[in-house]
Amino acid sequence: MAKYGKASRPKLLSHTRPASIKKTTLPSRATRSVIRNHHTLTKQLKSAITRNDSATAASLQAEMEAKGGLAKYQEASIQGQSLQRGGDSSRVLIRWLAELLPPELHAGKQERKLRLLEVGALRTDNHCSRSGLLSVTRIDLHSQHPKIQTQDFMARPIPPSAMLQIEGFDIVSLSLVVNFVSDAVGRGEMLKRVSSYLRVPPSEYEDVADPSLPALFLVLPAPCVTNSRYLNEERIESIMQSLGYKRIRRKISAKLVYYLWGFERSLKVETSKSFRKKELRGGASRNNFAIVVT
Ligand SMILES: C[S@@+](CC[C@H](N)C(=O)[O-])C[C@H]1O[C@@H](n2cnc3c(N)ncnc32)[C@H](O)[C@@H]1O
Repeated sequence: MAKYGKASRPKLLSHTRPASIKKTTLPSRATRSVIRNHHTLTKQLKSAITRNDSATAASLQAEMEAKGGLAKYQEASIQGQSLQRGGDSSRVLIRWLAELLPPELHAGKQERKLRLLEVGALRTDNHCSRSGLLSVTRIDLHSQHPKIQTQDFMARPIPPSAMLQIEGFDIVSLSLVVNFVSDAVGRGEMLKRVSSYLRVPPSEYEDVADPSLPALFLVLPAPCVTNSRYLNEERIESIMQSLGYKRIRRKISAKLVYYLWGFERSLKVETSKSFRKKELRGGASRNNFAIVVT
């Protein structure tokens, strides 16, 4: 049974980064405000586009640009990853891999490194990049580094299944990316897409095969699960199960919830079950974060 930690009091979605900080370029309250503002404007923009309200869409776009757009948002997110603010989330992934993998793999004696696709990569010096265990492919909607490819994960070519033994990733990381997607259906689509890139066993090192791989490393702001009207632990577990995943690890901090979901093709429900937006908890203090799978 997973430990649910001490985050018993509902937290606002905006309060999602470790707070302790001494001296950085922007105070953590300011970085949170940039992140929160960007999410709100993205959501409003999406809604204006959906209802064909081009005047509002143009004005929202102008407002976003004036506020520094995605680049400013990413800068704030990078600062949120600083050591003083708790470090980057891939530290948790590396710790889990050290616990889970057979010694042959994490002692660096493996034939090849494990392949990680980091979606929403902001840095090339984070924990997963520094680990000798992983070979990291990094993508982001807006790259700020030559080693990060500018690419929309939702438009990344899907390798033919015959190639997944060679080209498949052992791990896909979606750290604070699913909550970046402004609509619930889009979030479901993103989760559905992940398994198209995951390695198909048997692998090159099947002699030291690990049952926890291939896997999805998923990080969300904790309130998305602890204080949402439409999502709770049971719901996310059901969604992930229907997509073929079982939970290997879970950790919750005051701000973030981390998961490692192991993927088993045989568990995937072929005609994937749908999960609509359904109120699971009432109360005025809830947020509206939802994941819809159609
Ligand atoms: C809050 S940042 C998260 C950064 C980092 N992974 C972390 O854990 O702090 C979200 C990033 O996800 C990227 N992103 C969102 N949707 C994406 C997509 N469909 N494809 C690639 N990157 C995406 C955004 O461009 C943004 O830089």
